[in-house]
Amino acid sequence: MVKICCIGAGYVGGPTMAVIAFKCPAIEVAVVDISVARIAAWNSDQLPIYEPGLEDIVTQCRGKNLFFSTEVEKHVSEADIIFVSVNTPTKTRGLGAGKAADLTYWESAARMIADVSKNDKIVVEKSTVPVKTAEAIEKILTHNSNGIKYQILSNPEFLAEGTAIQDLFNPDRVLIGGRETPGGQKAIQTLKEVYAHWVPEDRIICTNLWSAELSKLAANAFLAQRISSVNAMSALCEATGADVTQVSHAVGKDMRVGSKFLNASVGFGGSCFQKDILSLVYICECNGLKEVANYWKQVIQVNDYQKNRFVNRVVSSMFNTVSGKKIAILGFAFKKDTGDTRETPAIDVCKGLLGDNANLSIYDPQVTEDQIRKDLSMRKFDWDNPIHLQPMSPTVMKQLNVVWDAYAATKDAHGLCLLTEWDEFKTLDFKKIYDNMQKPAFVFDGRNIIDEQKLREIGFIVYSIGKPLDGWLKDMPAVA
Ligand SMILES: NC(=O)c1ccc[n+]([C@@H]2O[C@H](COP(=O)([O-])OP(=O)(O)OC[C@H]3O[C@@H](n4cnc5c(N)ncnc54)[C@H](O)[C@@H]3O)[C@@H](O)[C@H]2O)c1
Ligand SMILES: O=c1ccn([C@@H]2O[C@H](COP(=O)(O)OP(=O)(O)O[C@H]3O[C@H](CO)[C@@H](O)[C@H](O)[C@H]3O)[C@@H](O)[C@H]2O)c(=O)[nH]1
Repeated sequence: MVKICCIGAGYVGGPTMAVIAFKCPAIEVAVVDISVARIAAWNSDQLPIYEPGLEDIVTQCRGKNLFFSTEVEKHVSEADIIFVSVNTPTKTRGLGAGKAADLTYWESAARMIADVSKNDKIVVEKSTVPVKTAEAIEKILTHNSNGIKYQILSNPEFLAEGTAIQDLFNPDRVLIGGRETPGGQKAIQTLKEVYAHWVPEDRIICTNLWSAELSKLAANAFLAQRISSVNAMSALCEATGADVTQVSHAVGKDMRVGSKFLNASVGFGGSCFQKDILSLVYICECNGLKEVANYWKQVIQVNDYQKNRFVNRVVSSMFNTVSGKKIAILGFAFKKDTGDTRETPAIDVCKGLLGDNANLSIYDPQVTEDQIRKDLSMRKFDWDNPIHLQPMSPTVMKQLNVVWDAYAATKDAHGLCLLTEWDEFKTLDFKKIYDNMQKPAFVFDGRNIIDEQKLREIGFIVYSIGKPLDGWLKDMPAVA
């Protein structure tokens, strides 16, 4: 029986390995992690991450050919194929701080593999890493090898959260990069056979190592660039009376552009886009490609601009101050169908409003109060370290109230910000909400999910990203 071990039981390691176990009953899969709490959760009825369809697969395979364990060394030493899916955060100090990927966790995993291995191994980079990382990993492994042979493969993951299981079941492509040597090609073939259990052969792309590593960073940069492009247009729409939804529909109808990923928003979030573009920028700079680095940097700058612009709209519409006013925040996760809050735009918006002394009442169907408090007190980039290294959540933050219902959040509020596109927000009883709010009552839709005309008829003053401005907002100081 082929044995697979995955180091890192996070958003990638957990779902990816669950799907491999589900699709390949003859393969034994062990997912290991240094976080005792995370492994305990994977072994319980309350999985550590919320992902539609995941629980079903895990319960079908767990204890049969899928195991979650903290016995990292044991499972690594027994495995034929080792996936490494640990955090690769942005460096917070030293050379490249604020941009470069921090490979501390990757390096410690590689050293541990070298220490405990007793037979030849295929080591697969599942984490997103800078191009050329495989070379460094190879050096660590071979310098400590005791005669054991390692083949390093790059097999980046393209799943998106909220649709992870769907994406893993039916991927646009699986990418495998390896050395162009007989040993490298054989390793590629071995991994290809795993995926071939359910992925059609023409969707499995095999490349050299560096192309695979770079393709992951490039794919995220291209996707994020589309969002920043449409968000940049949203500001111009507000200034001119154009409607960003109509513009992106018209642009996306061109088959060469395509309609996906053109939804204007309060800004993109998530653990990957910003981190991976910063890493790409750093790699370009290290290679002396200043113009290329500056091009990609703009994608992040426009995203920051979009989040700031949203906060400014809220404050300026409400008579230039939100001090002491209750503002309801509906949605805190970085997108719907996930409880993940890493780099969510809600953090920037909430911090901006708290900075102007607002009282926030927050509701998200999947995010806990503890997580929200932690997020609003954490330093930039601290979130992307293993959980046990993250700061505890502070018990007091007086301006903050986390509730378990949209109606409670909006009761007596002066304004309401929609920050995640949860389906349940589309069917709220806005008449009831309006009746229970202070007047004038404001809605700021950061996801363009509400029918602004209907809300205006109820009596709300409405701001929707990139849509023609309400008469009220037009008279307020220009902020865009
Ligand atoms: N989240 C996504 O949607 C996504 C998608 C594609 C790629 N990626 C990439 O995959 C990697 C992992 O991302 P994630 O979201 O799963 O992160 P995560 O924080 O959810 O999971 C990483 C896990 O690795 C564990 N870990 C760290 N060092 C370890 C060690 N030495 N031994 C054992 N366990 C260790 C941590 O405790 C943590 O549980 C990152 O490089 C990320 O960029 C993420
Ligand atoms: O038209 C759009 C599409 C997305 N978003 C926002 O962009 C962010 C990222 O969304 P999405 O890409 O769907 O989720 P992620 O889970 O971050 O997935 C991205 O990042 C992963 C990690 O690298 C990759 O594997 C995926 O392919 C890539 O889509 C979220 O805040 C979305 O709300 C928009 O604002 N407008």
